Amino acid sequence: MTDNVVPLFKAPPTAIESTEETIPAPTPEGAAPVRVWKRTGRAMADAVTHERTKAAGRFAFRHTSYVVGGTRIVARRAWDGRTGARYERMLRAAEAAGNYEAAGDWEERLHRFRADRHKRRMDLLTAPERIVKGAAVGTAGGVGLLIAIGIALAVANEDVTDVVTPLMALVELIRLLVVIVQVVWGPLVALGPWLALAGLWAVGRHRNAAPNWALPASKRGDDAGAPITPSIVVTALRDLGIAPLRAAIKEMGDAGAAMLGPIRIAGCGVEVDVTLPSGVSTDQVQGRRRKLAENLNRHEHEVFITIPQAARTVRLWIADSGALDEPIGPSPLVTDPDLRANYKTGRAPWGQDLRGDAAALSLYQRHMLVTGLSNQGKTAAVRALALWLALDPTVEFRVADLKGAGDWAMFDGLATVLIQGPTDEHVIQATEMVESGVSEMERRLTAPPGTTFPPLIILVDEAQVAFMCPAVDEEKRPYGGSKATSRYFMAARKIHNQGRAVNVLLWQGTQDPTDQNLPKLVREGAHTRASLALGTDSQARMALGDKAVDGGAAPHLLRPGLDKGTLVVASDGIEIPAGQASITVRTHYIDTDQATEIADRAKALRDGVTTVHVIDTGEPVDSLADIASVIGDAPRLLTQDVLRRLAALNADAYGGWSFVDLKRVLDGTGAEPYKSDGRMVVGRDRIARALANRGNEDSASAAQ
Ligand SMILES: Nc1ncnc2c1ncn2[C@@H]1O[C@H](COP(=O)(O)OP(=O)(O)OP(=O)(O)O)[C@@H](O)[C@H]1O
Repeated sequence: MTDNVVPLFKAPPTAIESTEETIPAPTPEGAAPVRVWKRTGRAMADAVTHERTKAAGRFAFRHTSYVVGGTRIVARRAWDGRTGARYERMLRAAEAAGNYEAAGDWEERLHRFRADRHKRRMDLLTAPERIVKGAAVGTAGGVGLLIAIGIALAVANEDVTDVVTPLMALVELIRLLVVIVQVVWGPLVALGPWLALAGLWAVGRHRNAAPNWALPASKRGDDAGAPITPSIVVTALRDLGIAPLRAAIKEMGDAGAAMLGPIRIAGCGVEVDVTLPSGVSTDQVQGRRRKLAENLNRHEHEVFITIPQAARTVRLWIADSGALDEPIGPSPLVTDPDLRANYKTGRAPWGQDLRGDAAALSLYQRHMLVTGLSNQGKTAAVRALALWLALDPTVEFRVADLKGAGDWAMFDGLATVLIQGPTDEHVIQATEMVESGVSEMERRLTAPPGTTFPPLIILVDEAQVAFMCPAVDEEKRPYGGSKATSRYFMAARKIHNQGRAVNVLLWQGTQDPTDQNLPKLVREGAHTRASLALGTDSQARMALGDKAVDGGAAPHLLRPGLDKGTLVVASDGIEIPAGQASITVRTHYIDTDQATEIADRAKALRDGVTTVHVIDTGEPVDSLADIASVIGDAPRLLTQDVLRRLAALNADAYGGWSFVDLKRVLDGTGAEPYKSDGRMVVGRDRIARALANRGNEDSASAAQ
């Protein structure tokens, strides 16, 4: 092409340009090219981590493990069979468990085994000589016998060659056997190891002798509902993190299950007693409840650890997975309209224990305290008991509900007093209601011996409101608090101290206990103490007492919101398994509508009760006239007798009176108490004079 020709197309690429072309073009996204080794690595990683590869790997590992595990098991069995290892293991286990009686037993067996083995070995020394002798005698005898048979045959057949016929038949048989062995030997030698391997594999497979992760899903031990077996319990205990327990269980080896009693079915779970090795205390195991539960593939609330009577023993109750979340059936109070109660001999059908057995509580002569966090079913639990007892028409109720949301409204027309509301005014009324119980109690205490008293239940729900009430009366005595002058506290204590014997009983429901809203002396005064879910261990101790909590009671481990209506109960009114200090009860839930129906049935059993809604304390009383009337004809009366008779005359007005009140009323009247024979008395004539003087003053003031 000449220079004056203008090319219409772009010149073809030069050699330099063509070399640039060999460099791979950038990817459309502009990402750097991936190296071959990297791509291969990724592909390999993908292949290795692929689910199918993993499954194949697990399969191969599992079956190899079966063979290895099977070999170990067979070797161990053989070793155990030939040596005293088994006896030694059991001996160590018994020693580690502190069971010295069993240890002695195993030692004796071991000794016997060794003596027998020694004898067998001694016998073995003389065995070759005996075998040779035996073989010689046997051979000679056998040949002789065959020749004898041959002679008989020869005589019978009249053929002398028949003498050796049986001998020759034997020789022929031996030759045949040799031929058979020669034929079979080759394949046998080739197949033998494989058959042995298959045998070992079968043993390993049967015992699942492979790591958990390599086992098929159906045989893995990690499914939550797995049944509880001795080996699961022993492994769970071993892995609790208690060093001496771990060491002892390791020492015991396979014989670890010797620590366990039989695993019994108990309601919706199983129960097993564990005798701990020496050096391990029961509270160490109790302190690790969550870990134990997790080791057993359960939730914490599904495992209960209590201390039975036997020394160094813990009792584990392990729920079937999820069983505790199933509701229990309705209350017999709801299902049986003909149910009746008997205060003295009956038991309130409250619910079920964890074993699924009916839990019934005797209310006879027992003060009660039911505690729990808010909204866990406290009112429902106390109300269920009250409703049952209301079916005994001899029982009188005086009820103060210091929440006042209508939970106790159905007791209108059933209780003789019903106070409902949370204000200080309601607390004042509730306090006076409890004090009226004290007066009634004191009246009963002075009654002639042998008098029977109908049960009087003084029931205060949300009693913490009373203890926290800041109101004070006109004498500056506080209604709340826990001082010696606190009116609610002192009245509650008085009933706790003396009410039981005369059937004046105090039932209290309280929320979220603290030392302030539930004073120690009031907590300790109740015979039946029950607690729903609580926040802390120290609250559990307040609710149920140290003894119950030390014995395994753990309301603080119930799940707020989930275990509504489940109570831990410490009482001699309920059947508690021997050695335990408390029992867990899942109560039947009776809702407000059902409660109203039951209350109506209870009302129908009574003649009609007029319920006082407010205790009227404003009614004017003529103290001087009342004192004159209680003195009667006696020239003088001891002040304490005056007080007692006044309380009997009008419990509401004078029930809480002390000597100070009496003195206050008589001061300035000229009839003040005075000493006679060293004791304070009130004189009849002086009182009469004071009354007359008062009459004169009144008429004088009227005349003016
Ligand atoms: N036995 C039970 N089984 C199942 N659920 C229950 C049971 N008892 C109570 N509940 C549920 O708990 C709720 C609260 O019950 P309740 O009013 O008795 O609690 P509480 O502890 O008295 O509450 P608060 O202290 O706040 O007054 C009920 O509405 C009910 O749903």
